[in-house]
Amino acid sequence: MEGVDHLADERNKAEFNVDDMKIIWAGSRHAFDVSNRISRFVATDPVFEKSNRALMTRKELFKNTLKKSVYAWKIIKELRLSDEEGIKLRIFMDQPGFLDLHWGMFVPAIKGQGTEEQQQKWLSLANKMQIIGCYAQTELGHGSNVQGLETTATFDPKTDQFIMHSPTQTSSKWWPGGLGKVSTHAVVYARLITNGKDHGVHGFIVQLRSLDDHSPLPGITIGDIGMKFGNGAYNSMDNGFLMFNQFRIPRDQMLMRLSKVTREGKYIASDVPRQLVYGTMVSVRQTIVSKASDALARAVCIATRYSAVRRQFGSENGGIETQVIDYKTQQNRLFPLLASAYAFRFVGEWLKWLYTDVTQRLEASDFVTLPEAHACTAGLKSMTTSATSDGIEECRKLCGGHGYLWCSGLPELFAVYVPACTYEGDNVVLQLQVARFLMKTVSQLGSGKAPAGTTAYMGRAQHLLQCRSGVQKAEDWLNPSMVLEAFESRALRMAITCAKNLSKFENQEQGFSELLADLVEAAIAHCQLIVVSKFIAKIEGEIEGKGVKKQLKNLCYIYALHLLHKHLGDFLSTNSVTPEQASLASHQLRSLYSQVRPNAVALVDAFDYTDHYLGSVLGRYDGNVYPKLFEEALKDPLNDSVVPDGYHEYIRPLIKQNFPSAKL
Ligand SMILES: CCCCCCCC/C=C\CCCC(=O)SCCNC(=O)CCNC(=O)[C@H](O)C(C)(C)COP(=O)(O)OP(=O)(O)OC[C@H]1O[C@@H](n2cnc3c(N)ncnc32)[C@H](O)[C@@H]1OP(=O)(O)O
Ligand SMILES: Cc1cc2nc3c(=O)[nH]c(=O)nc-3n(C[C@H](O)[C@H](O)[C@H](O)COP(=O)(O)OP(=O)(O)OC[C@H]3O[C@@H](n4cnc5c(N)ncnc54)[C@H](O)[C@@H]3O)c2cc1C
Repeated sequence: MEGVDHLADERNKAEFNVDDMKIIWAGSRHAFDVSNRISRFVATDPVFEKSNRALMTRKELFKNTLKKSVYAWKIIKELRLSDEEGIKLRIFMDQPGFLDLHWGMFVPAIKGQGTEEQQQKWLSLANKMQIIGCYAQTELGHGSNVQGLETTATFDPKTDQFIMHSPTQTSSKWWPGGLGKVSTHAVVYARLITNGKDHGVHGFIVQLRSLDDHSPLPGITIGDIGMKFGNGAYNSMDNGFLMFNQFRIPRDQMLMRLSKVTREGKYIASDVPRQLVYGTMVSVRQTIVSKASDALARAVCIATRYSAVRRQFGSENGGIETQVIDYKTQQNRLFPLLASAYAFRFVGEWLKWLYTDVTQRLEASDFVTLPEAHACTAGLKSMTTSATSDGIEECRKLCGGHGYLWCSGLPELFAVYVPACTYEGDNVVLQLQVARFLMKTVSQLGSGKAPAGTTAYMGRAQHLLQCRSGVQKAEDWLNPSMVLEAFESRALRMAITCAKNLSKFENQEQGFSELLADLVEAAIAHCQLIVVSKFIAKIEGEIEGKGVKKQLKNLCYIYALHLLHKHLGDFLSTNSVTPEQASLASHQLRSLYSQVRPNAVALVDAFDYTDHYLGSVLGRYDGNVYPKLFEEALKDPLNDSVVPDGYHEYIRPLIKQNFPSAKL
């Protein structure tokens, strides 16, 4: 029934103030106001309609993305939206496109690696979108191994230019978003060569296309790499390839904040760490963590509302059937994902703080926290995107058969989201960076250098290696220090076991290669500890709103205890908990699920997503699922006619067995 809230009973059960939780989720009242206003603006503007995109051809989808992107930019300019509002507009537009890479990577790369002069020149053009840029690092042959890139930028002192060249097929740039059809410029990563010497990978601003007719400049071959996973989905983006044939750019287009090439061709490295050339990736990895909470929250919102609407079995004497959300199995799969969405939100907030802090320190030439910032952004990007991709797929299954329908919103969400496990660093490769950082930290224990930040717990190694968990009853698992100690001792013991096993090898690199799988496990344990500890810090801080803190506490312990359950092998093999304590944790989890159950729908309402953004018949705010599923089905082009195209050609001859005679 139109206009009826089918989830009203669920909403009435809530034991907390949803409006207060909305502020906590958004981060502040101001952030909530911006999100709320912009999401509703996008939802009501017909240009941002997106329900039809799965049926578009690639060309139509691409053109539709151009239309939306340019319209979004027009709105940003005409309404003089702030940066924050502009970012929200792009998020709620919900269609990957060139704007993401222009604002998300091209502009930050110039800001981070360009001199002030270069910033003045290029950012004034980029900020007005008089040039459109992308981030061209990955090549056909190398993505993870950035030091293995093959594109060269050779300095020619005669002309004061760099010659950009792709010496092999594998050196073709391959994947950059926005490159294929739109970008006029790129920050290109290439090996810098001066006087015959290779100085490794550096960034260069390169014009790719004419600003008059958009044709590729002579010496440049460029195009789109082709269809990707799923219908619609990430195919709105023109990921591209690019080859240079002795293409020349002026010397001042090398990004020279970190190192320089003089007019004479002398290479001058500054005294800052060379890894700052990877700075744009660190900044984007940080934003990807917050985006993980957003994507997971969308899937969980759909699965939770639908689980409350959907009924199966359990009817007695023809009475009403059981809501599937009341099955403990459904709760055991769904509520940890709900808790994870909140957990990633809070760790994302903390990571933003860490990133801002390291950026300020770098500006003051303090590089001490750079390794920790790299390890945290890499590890948390990896952990949260893997969990989110798996979580979206789990939400699809939680919605049964209807979850597989395009109009559930879940297939497209998965298809758009899953490459996050690969882009901005393959998730395994990134965890190995964390593992290196942990092994270094362990090797320095006892050297007088106390571990700090997220590895501070390693400074209590003596205690954490010997302690036995004090949990004696199920309620002890609601004690933050007992939960933290279990996670700390597990993470530390796994790291120390890896370090001990490494020390058995004469050659450390060979040992590292042999132990890769264990090292990744240790890195994940460390990252999970970070997320748990930041969630605990959140619930121990000041939280306003009726009943809000209680709900967050429940979610925090669900998050921690479900991880304990999932990785029980780690906890038991490191003696961080006993089998009896593990079973008390399962008992406590069941009790927490019962407490979350009446609040579940309200907890997803707190995400404040519009039906437009969710894009899901199953996740509709009003829960009016069945009539809308019919409406969607009837919109399918196959239903335009009752008798389908092809009937006379194929079906009728088959039924009548009236084929033209076959020839062999
Ligand atoms: C709302 C706006 C949002 C915008 C978001 C837009 C999203 C758009 C969607 C998609 C865009 C996708 C874009 C891309 O994918 S761009 C390409 C990304 N590519 C990668 O991520 C490559 C991954 N590889 C690497 O990062 C590195 O090569 C490496 C795996 C880290 C290894 O590097 P390298 O071989 O040089 O390093 P070593 O292992 O030898 O380590 C040397 C030391 O350096 C330290 N290190 C490495 N990286 C960093 C860093 N980034 N910062 C600081 N330090 C770093 C490393 O730990 C070693 O330290 P040590 O002390 O041990 O010597
Ligand atoms: C949708 C999308 C958008 C992208 N956008 C951009 C962009 O805008 N700009 C850009 O420059 N790039 C972009 N990329 C490229 C992306 O950054 C790379 O694909 C990514 O960094 C992974 O590198 P790769 O493809 O070389 O994977 P590979 O490194 O070839 O990985 C293949 C397998 O090998 C494993 N592996 C690799 N190295 C190791 C190791 N040392 N130890 C153990 N296992 C290892 C990996 O775990 C993985 O299982 C994009 C990619 C995608 C999918």
